[in-house]
Amino acid sequence: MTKDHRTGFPFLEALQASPTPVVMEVKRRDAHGYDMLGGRTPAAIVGAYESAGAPCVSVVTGRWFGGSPALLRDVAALTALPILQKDFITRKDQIRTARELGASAVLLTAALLPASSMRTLVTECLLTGLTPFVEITNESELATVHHPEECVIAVNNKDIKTRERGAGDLGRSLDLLPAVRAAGAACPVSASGIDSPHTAAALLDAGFGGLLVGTSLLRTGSPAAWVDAMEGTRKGLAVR
Ligand SMILES: O=C(O)c1ccccc1NCC(=O)[C@H](O)[C@H](O)COP(=O)(O)O
Repeated sequence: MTKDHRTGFPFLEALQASPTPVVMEVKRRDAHGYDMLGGRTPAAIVGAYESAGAPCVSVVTGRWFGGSPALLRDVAALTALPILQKDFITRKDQIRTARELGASAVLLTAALLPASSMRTLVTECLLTGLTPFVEITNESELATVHHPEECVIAVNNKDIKTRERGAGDLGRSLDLLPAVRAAGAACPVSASGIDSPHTAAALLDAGFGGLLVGTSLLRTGSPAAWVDAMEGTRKGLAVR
């Protein structure tokens, strides 16, 4: 598979086409500063994600989580999977840099962006060929999303304003899903705090088109077994 940024939006297309639509994350540290790699190289982690059938990879470049632009560049050199850059994107030049480093999507955090900036950044992403991956935590933030039908809209189960240190509130995802769908989002995603294959299965069964999982996959011995367990429990579950 070769990377082609000239046509389409590979991140969104890969997520929508996948039978196991889990964006699998590479993150050096958790919100408390604890190491997440456990001596593994990014190559080992990305290889395990590819073996598990990941449609896309997320790379946290934000400094709070031990990330850097170099980590994105390194991961992009390791895989042809479309990559989401997770960082605090507030300016147009960061979107161009993301693409140069190998990203196919960038995080736009609605809680941190005024509506005018959201509009500017979504437009810039779409002109640059990157998928805007917009994280929201409530309906007011959802209302700021420009061109929702061309964005991945993700409900963040944690709160960036508390540095994502609390436990995830999966009820938030379930509560906001109807509004995200009504907004016409191309692929509603539930992000953060998804702590088991069982929970992942329940969120997909509830109607999410994708999930973003970091900590649980980085802590498991086998992402492939994690995905198998999710698939094995896809039917008849409820999160609450
Ligand atoms: O949420 C943000 O605004 C953010 C900005 C920059 C870097 C990271 C950011 N959030 C943290 C994450 O993206 C989580 O690592 C990701 O959602 C996975 O969560 P988890 O499965 O709970 O590790």
